[in-house]
Amino acid sequence: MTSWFVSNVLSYNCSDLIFSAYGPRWRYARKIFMVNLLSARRISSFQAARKQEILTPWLDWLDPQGLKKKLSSVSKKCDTMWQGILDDRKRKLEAARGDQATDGSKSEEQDIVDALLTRLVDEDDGENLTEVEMKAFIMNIIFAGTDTTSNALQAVLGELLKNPSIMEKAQAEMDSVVGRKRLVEESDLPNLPYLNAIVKENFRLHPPGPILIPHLSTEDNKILGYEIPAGTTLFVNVHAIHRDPALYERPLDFYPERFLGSEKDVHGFDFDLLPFGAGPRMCPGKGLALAVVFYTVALVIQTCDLRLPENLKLEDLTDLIALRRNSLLQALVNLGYPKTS
Ligand code: HEM
Repeated sequence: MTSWFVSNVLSYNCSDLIFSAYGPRWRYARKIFMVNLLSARRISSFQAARKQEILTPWLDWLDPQGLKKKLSSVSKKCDTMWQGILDDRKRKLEAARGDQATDGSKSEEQDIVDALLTRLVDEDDGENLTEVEMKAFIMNIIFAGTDTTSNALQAVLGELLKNPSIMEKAQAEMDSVVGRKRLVEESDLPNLPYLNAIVKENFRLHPPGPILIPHLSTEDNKILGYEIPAGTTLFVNVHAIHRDPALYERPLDFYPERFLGSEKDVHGFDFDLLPFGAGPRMCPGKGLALAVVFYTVALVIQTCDLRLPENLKLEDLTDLIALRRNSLLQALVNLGYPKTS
């Protein structure tokens, strides 16, 4: 990926995964993300928690708005926070190891930070992870994983508010598959095709990473007659692909039905639906993100009736993606669904 001032500050000089250049160290970091931190088994082990919580280089030296200064100061505050998390977990991990040694008790299920620390301490595959890299990874997970997921949720809730008939259809599906006597479980999700179609349609119309993350070409290439020299920064305009009328009928409509009975999915094999990118730099948090988005939307559909407050009109809900301090989505929520008796 491309290295700029902002990326250097936010990634401990590219010691992370997002901004590190393709090469052996990136491969090592990627393996840790995929195998140790975000494997299907580990994502599944967070189920209980989910349920409970529901710039131009030659102008680089200029800083007319004082943004670099602010960024450096924020970065120092973040570093103190990440260091605090690591130190706290190290202490807890050592205490748990002590207990295990004395009474043979097994430690509890690990979260991602525990997994990072265990990896540093337990595994010996000839490579190790420095504390700076661990902090960079924690920062990646928080920065890459929170805004994206919350934007996806904000957008889908907005669409459900704007389209009451879609909400009703989704609630009818929920009623017939899960019923009203228990809460929906993650294991129900494969049996809810309309919910799946809603989530896919939301990722199509509102991809949280509309131009992915900037890529750097590693060799000379020619695409559609254009020469792309090695070292070019490339953006993939997924937002435009997803709204291309040559690929999707009525591309600006929120129309989940288009995905019913379709094999098309968000896993990086269908190049007209790429909310998580594709190829070796594809989002390693896809599994976790999908689990959180699906389950949250499922719970909302099952337990809430949504409507707009009096002071908001449907037209106010056009811009759902941009995160602006004063444009938070407001909705009136009528809890009490499902009726459990
Ligand atoms: C709805 C939620 C999410 C969306 C839409 C999303 C989307 C993306 C996209 C589009 C990319 C760039 C892919 C490319 O340029 O080819 C990416 C990269 C990345 N994402 Fe996500 N992401 C989400 C959630 C998460 C979560 C939950 C995590 C971590 C827990 C995460 C961690 C990362 C990391 C570390 C990278 C950089 C990978 C690399 O450069 O090798 N993302 N994500």
